[in-house]
Amino acid sequence: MTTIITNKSVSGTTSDLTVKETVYETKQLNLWYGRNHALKNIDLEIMENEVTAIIGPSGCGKSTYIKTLNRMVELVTSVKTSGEILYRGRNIFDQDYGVEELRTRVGMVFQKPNPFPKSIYDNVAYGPRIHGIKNKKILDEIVEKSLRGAAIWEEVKDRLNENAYSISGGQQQRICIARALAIEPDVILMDEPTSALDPISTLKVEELVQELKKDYSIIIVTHNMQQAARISDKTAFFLNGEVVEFDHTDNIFSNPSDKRTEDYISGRFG
Ligand SMILES: Nc1ncnc2c1ncn2[C@@H]1O[C@H](COP(=O)(O)OP(=O)(O)OP(=O)(O)O)[C@@H](O)[C@H]1O
Repeated sequence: MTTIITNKSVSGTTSDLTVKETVYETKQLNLWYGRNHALKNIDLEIMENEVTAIIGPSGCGKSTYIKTLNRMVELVTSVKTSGEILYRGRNIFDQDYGVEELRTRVGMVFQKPNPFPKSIYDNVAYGPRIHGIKNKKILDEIVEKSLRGAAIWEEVKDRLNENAYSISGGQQQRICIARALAIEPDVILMDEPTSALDPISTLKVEELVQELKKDYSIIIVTHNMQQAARISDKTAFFLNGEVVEFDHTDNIFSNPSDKRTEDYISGRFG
């Protein structure tokens, strides 16, 4: 589906026309870990160039949901799913859907920074090398572009050969974001990317997410409701494996339509 958004000027004439495509459409998705029914009839539509936040109390299925989007959840042997996830119109559960191809389009950043025990340069060049790029000049360009994209180039440009563990946690997380950008993804999944970071690093990553949505679609799991309110365009509130409410973030936080959403965002549980 395509949504056309027109930004009207004060006089009422259309000044800008943005066409947004649907990136992911989840239809009646169910997921079980053995007998634990962890996701129940999830319907969600995620648009490109938006930040979509997934919020909800511990154990409600947030991480499970975003790990279905790149089929990472299948690494757990007891997992069974039903329903559909269309990525750019194709069901990723189809037998002939190439999971490798999906993962080159959909990058992921985890809760704890997880750089490889390699140099900063080799971390970022890792994905492109796997995809067969050997030319040093091209790799240099990709590494610089990705580090700039992750707003960390200036901090590490003179330390590219140092081990990625020699920098701070907040810097490591931005290296992990650069590593995700280096494969030129379409979507970036972020599973509580700032929960292990100090406030200043958190702010940097939040600013970065705002910047990145110009070029990528971002789906971010967060426990931090202020963060969801600050940085996302749309928010999905999960509870006990269900989507209680999915709406523009402003509506979720100022005028939720479901009492359970209101109770959660006002801190009555969770
Ligand atoms: N690998 C797994 N094997 C079995 N059950 C799992 C596994 N991972 C998650 N679960 C279960 O699935 C449900 C949803 O868990 P999930 O981690 O998706 O929730 P969450 O909302 O991300 O929680 P949190 O905010 O605490 O990270 C929980 O009941 C959890 O125990």
